[in-house]
Amino acid sequence: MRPPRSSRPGPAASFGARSPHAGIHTWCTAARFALSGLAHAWRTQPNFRTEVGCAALAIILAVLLRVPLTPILLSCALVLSLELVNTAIEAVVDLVSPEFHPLAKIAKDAGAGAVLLASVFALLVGASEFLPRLWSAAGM
Ligand SMILES: Nc1ncnc2c1ncn2[C@@H]1O[C@H](COP(=O)(O)OP(=O)(O)OP(=O)(O)O)[C@@H](O)[C@H]1O
Repeated sequence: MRPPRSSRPGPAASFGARSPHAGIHTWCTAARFALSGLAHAWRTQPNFRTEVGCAALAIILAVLLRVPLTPILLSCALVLSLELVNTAIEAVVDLVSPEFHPLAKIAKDAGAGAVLLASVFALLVGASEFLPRLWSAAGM
């Protein structure tokens, strides 16, 4: 039987809570796990790779056209983060419900819906920032 959650040692316990370097060590370990999650998404999710490419393009264009970076960066961060959350949802659903289940469908579809919604709004943000700049650059 699985032990109660509170009795399981957390990361701080494994690195020795009294060590002065425990905080940094814990942070580095957490960052390594996070990077491994990013690498997994990059390897297995074509949509994530496409979104990273679009984000890079948008950021480069924003710098070249002197468009305010903050809305572009926030939009990119939102889409990429939600894609990662969606990947996590898909993995958990596949783990707990390999067979068809209506609730599994809701979880996966809602995760995909979140990415779609963020992407549409990111496109609107991009259009509202870039189009006026492009029009004025073209002398229109
Ligand atoms: N276990 C399940 N039970 C019910 N419906 C499911 C289940 N698995 C997948 N589906 C349905 O099939 C759709 C596609 O599922 P799939 O696992 O292929 O997701 P995906 O979004 O294509 O992910 P990936 O990008 O990893 O291919 C889901 O959005 C959902 O509607």
